Amino acid sequence: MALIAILPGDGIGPEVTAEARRVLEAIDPAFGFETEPVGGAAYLEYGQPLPPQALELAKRADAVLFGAVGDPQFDALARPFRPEAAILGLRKELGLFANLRPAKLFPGLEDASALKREVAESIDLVIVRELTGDVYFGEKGQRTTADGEREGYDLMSYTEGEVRRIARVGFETAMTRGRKLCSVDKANVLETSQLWRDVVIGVAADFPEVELTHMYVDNAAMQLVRNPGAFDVIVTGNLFGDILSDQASMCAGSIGMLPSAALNGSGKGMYEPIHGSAPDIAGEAKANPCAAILSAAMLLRHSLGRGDDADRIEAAVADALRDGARTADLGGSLSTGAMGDAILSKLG
Ligand SMILES: NC(=O)c1ccc[n+]([C@@H]2O[C@H](COP(=O)([O-])OP(=O)(O)OC[C@H]3O[C@@H](n4cnc5c(N)ncnc54)[C@H](O)[C@@H]3O)[C@@H](O)[C@H]2O)c1
Ligand SMILES: CC(C)[C@H](C(=O)O)[C@@H](O)C(=O)O
Ligand SMILES: [Mg+2]
Repeated sequence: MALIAILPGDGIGPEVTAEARRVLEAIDPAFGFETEPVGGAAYLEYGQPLPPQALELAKRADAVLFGAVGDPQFDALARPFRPEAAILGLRKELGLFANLRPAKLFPGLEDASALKREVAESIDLVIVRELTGDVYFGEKGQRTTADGEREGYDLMSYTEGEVRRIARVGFETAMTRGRKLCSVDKANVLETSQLWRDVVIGVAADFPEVELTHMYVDNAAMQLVRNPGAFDVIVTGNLFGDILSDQASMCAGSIGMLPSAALNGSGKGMYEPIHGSAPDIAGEAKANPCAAILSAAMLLRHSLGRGDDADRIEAAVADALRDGARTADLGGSLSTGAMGDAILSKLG
C-alpha cells in the first residue's frame, strides 16, 4: 500500500496537514504515513532544516505532503540553516521542476474574493511554475564594492533544456484544458526571458492545437485582476510564478484555498499549499485547511493514480463551502478542525 511522507514543518503547517491526513485516512484506511520534522522544527531538534532522515523519507515514499516552513525567529540564520532551505532542498534533491498551481473560485466564495463578483467568478486557471531554476538557485551572496559599499547579488539564469521541459508541461497542461497557454516573462528587459520566449516558441511547434500567447509579467499582474477569466494556463519562471500565484489566490477568495503539486515527471511528487507558515495565526486553530486538503487531492491524482478519489475530495470541499463552511480568512468563524470536519462529513 502507498506510503505517504508527511513533512508538517512550522507554524500552521502541522495544523493544516493534520486535516489533510484525516481526509486521506477517510479515503483509504490502508494508506501508510510517516512523518519527519523539517524547517525550523527540524533546526531546533537536529540543527538543520532538512535532516538526512527527512530527505530519505521523501525519497522512499510514494508521495510527499508538505505543510509550510518558516518563522521570523530564524530569519537571522545563515541561509543554509533557515527553514526555507528545507523546501528548496527538497525541490532540488527530488528534481521537482514542474509546479502546478491551480486557481479557481469555488461557488459561494464570490464575496471572499478581492475582486468584484462577476470578475472573480471567471477565474479558473493553472499556473505552471518552473521550480528548480531561475534566480532562486543562481549564485548569490553579499560582497563589498571597490568603494566600500555592501552589495547583494542573485544570478538569474535558465538553460534552454530547463525552459524546454517546463514549456512542455505548460503545453501538455493546456491540452487537458482550454488549449490556451500564456507564457509570462520579462523579455523586454531580461536576456533570461528572451531565451525563455525563444525556446517556448520552438516547443509550440509540437503543440499546434494550443493557442500560445506571450505576456510581460507586469502586464500579467495587471490582467490577473482585470480579467482573470482570460487565462487558461500560464507558464512562467520560478520567481514570477511565486508572485503571480499568491496574487491569483486572492482572486479565488483566499491564499488558504490554493493547493500545488511539484512534479519531476516520474510520478513522484511533493504536494503543498501555496501559502506559508502564517506565524501571525499559528497555534490559534484559525488556518484554512482547504489548500492542504486540495493538495492531498492532487497527490492522489498525480502520484497514486486515484483521480476518482481526488474528484471526491474536491467535490467534498465544494459541498462544504456551498453549505457555508468558512474559516476566518473566508469571512467565517470555523476552526481549522471544524472546517476539516465539515469537509469530511461531505466525503460520504
Ligand atoms: N511553502 C512554504 O513553506 C512557504 C510559502 C510561503 C512562505 N513561507 C514562509 O512562511 C513565513 C511567513 O510568510 P508570509 O507571511 O509572507 O506568507 P504566509 O503565506 O505564511 O502568510 C501571508 C498571510 O496569509 C495568511 N494565511 C496564509 N495561509 C493561510 C491559511 N491557510 N489560512 C488563513 N490565512 C492564511 C497569513 O495569516 C498571513 O496573514 C515566512 O517564513 C516564509 O518564508 C513558506
Ligand atoms: C518559502 C519559499 C521558499 C517558497 C518559494 O518562494 O518558492 C514559497 O513562497 C512558495 O510559494 O512555495
Ligand atoms: Mg510563495
